[in-house]
Amino acid sequence: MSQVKETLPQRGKAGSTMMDSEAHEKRPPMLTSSNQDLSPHIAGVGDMKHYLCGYCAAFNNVAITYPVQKILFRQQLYGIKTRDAVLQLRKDGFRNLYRGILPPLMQKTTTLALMFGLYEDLSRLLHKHVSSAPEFATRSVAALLAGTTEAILTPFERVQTLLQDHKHHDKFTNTYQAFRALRCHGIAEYYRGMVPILFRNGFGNVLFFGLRGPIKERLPTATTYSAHLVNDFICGGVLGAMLGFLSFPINVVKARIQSQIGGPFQSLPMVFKTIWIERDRKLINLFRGAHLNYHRSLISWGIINATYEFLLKIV
Ligand SMILES: NC(=O)c1ccc[n+]([C@@H]2O[C@H](COP(=O)([O-])OP(=O)(O)OC[C@H]3O[C@@H](n4cnc5c(N)ncnc54)[C@H](O)[C@@H]3O)[C@@H](O)[C@H]2O)c1
Repeated sequence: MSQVKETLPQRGKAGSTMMDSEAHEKRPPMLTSSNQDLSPHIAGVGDMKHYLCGYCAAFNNVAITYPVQKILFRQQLYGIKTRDAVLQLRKDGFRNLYRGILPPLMQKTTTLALMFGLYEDLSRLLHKHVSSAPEFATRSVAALLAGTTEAILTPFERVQTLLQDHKHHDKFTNTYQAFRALRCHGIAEYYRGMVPILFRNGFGNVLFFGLRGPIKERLPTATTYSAHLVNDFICGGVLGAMLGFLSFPINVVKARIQSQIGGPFQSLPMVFKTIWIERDRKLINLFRGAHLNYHRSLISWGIINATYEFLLKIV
């Protein structure tokens, strides 16, 4: 069977800009008032394809990696070993394995659509209206604002935490009941744990979009779709693993804050101090599950980045 060689039009090295998605090169340049062609990646605010590609990339990721995420959640919350977390889930039974997947499917698809789409739109708007500022600065602010906007969907992550915690298995059996159970505590209860999420999202976005381009430039030049897919998986996976590890303590605190229903709202430093003392002031106890999170984030963000970049090329 003849091997049809799928080759992309020859492209230069990926651009040195922070967001070096090859799809930008396809965009027509936009003339500004000074009639200077702006680089192709800042044309057309409101291009919905970045939102759509981010949405599909997230759906693909959650559907594949949810069971792994649940194991590491139990480790974060109870400070137990992977083996014990797996035994806990086996005891819960297979029908409970995907319990709690609806909130992350609804949340991650929306947050990643916002993350990629808003990053694109805000970068263009900021570059257009603050043209004197260096592109690095406008893109970092765009990444930060996109991450902050994602935090609007904290209630979904909050409810997912409650559904994943076997301590609440007897209180509600599905997402709808979990949302209803919080209603009597007021709207603020749905946003319990928002502060660590704001820090995590902003920090993660700035580094992810800031380092994607430089990392991809150091990989072998891709000339086929499959080579681009591999490079994009490696690029996203390396960043996902690194950022997942760095933000792990924030998620440990977030899980503890969000596993509580009602009662006083404790500050991030106060909850961290409580956990630190409980875990004998040992980093190894604080990072219980970090190795699994490292691998899950590597796979998750490899899938997300490769799916996103691939879809951008065909949409
Ligand atoms: N971690 C990174 O590599 C990275 C990269 C770019 C941006 N960010 C920013 O951080 C935010 C969180 O990123 P993240 O989701 O990788 O962080 P994360 O791995 O810390 O997960 C955050 C929460 O999302 C849910 N979740 C994540 N993956 C899941 C899965 N496969 N199945 C079910 N639930 C899942 C869980 O509730 C988890 O506690 C992003 O929305 C973005 O704003 C992070």
